[in-house]
Amino acid sequence: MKNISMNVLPVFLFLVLFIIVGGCITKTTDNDNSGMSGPSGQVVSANPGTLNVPDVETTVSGISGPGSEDVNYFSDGKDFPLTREQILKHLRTANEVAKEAKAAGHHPFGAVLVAPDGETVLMKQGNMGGLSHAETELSRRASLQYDPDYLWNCTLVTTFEPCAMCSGNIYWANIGNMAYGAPETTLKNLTGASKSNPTMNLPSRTVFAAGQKPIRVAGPFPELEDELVAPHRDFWK
Ligand SMILES: Nc1ccnc(=O)[nH]1
Repeated sequence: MKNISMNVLPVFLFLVLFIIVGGCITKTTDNDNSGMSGPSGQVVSANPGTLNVPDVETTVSGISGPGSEDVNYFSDGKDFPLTREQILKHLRTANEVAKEAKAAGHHPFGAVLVAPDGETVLMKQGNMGGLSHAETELSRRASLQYDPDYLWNCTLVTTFEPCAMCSGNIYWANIGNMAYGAPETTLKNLTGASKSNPTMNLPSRTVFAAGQKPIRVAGPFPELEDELVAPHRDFWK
């Protein structure tokens, strides 16, 4: 009898240990899971540092997104209110505004607001400072002067792709169409990490796609890139 209990005891102790350790591991895993859940039990991002923006191609209805290889992307096809020729003409006007801004001691950026007829230039605006980008100033002025429903049928035409701040202002001003000449990536190559203009890399289409209305975008227009880049060549040194 004594021999049997001596043989069974280690097995019994091992089983008890096994159950206790197993219970602890299960509990730790439960805690991890509850840490991943929001208050209502929704699973929250496991990596809060990741920017979670929707895929442009699948979220902007009726407008297919550009591939990085498709540098001559023109979103309109049928819907954009301006023809390619009209956009090129207004881009050249915007570039004249950019040169005037430069002559006045500001950054060489320019933008114009085009009426729904595709021809009439309602406003012109050059850059006025580090936070006073041409497109932000134009959007703010336009929203003070025009009805949002009217602005939805207008087009903001700008020399360089608007940054995230400017895209946000265009969105909140309810300007429904935007055309740009050169991409933000080209600007980033020109400015580098310039203190007065540390260019971002966040496509305006991506900013718009995170919103709730389908702002139409046309650009870039590589045939104008040299003209648009010219005022910048000697500027960001
Ligand atoms: N697209 C722009 C970039 C920086 N500044 C501006 O005024 N515009």
